[in-house]
Amino acid sequence: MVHAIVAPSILASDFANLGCECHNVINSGADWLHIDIMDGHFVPNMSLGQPVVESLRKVIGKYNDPDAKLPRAFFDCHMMVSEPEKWVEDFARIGCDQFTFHYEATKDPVALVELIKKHGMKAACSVKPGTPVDVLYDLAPSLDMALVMTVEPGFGGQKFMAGMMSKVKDLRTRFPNLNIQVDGGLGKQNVELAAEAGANVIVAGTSVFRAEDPSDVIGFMKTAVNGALETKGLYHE
Ligand SMILES: O=C(CO)[C@@H](O)[C@H](O)COP(=O)(O)O
Repeated sequence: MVHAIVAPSILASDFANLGCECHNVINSGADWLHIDIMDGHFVPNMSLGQPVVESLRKVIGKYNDPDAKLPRAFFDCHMMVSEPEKWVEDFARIGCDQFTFHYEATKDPVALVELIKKHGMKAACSVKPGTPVDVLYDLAPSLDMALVMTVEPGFGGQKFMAGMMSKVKDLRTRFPNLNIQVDGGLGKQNVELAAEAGANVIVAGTSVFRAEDPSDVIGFMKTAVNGALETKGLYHE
């Protein structure tokens, strides 16, 4: 059983004011922060690395720490990097809660999931638009989340690929209790499509960080996702 989770992608934030920007979306209802790590090799762009994530963790409490005096959030780190294995230890140390690697970036996804869990993080696996979803079937029972990319990874602000919804539907039918994330080009105009397909974790960069009222966008997304889950009999808080 799953529920709506909205994860604003900090790639669309004003990096000069990153801490304040993140506090603002958390106070507007964001559950997770989606942190895009790009190495300029797996994808044709660079974003930020562990020093920035470590600094951010100092101003954002752990999601499961009831005593935290700071706004709290789950750090959902999307590793768009070659050789993701190399970064598991570091990201665990700096406070990453979930480590999402790309299926296309590793030779041994099973071993990588084990390594991520051994380091106390949740494990997730992502597929690019050109990768068939069936590569995830065997792995899914050991995953905390599957990520179906709805743009080519590398840049924010791209157009949502509605054709990816067949992958989401397929996964939701096979794995009713799995967190299924969609990422790229999502906003109020297409979140219902993703929700109907069965996605419950919505990454939204531009549509949240550049919104006049982020709480309106986040609230709309949660209502759409939870409504669709209820219709399918899958909603659970
Ligand atoms: O991983 C990526 C891009 O590679 C995404 O997380 C984008 O950053 C989402 O941004 P918007 O499309 O919502 O602006």
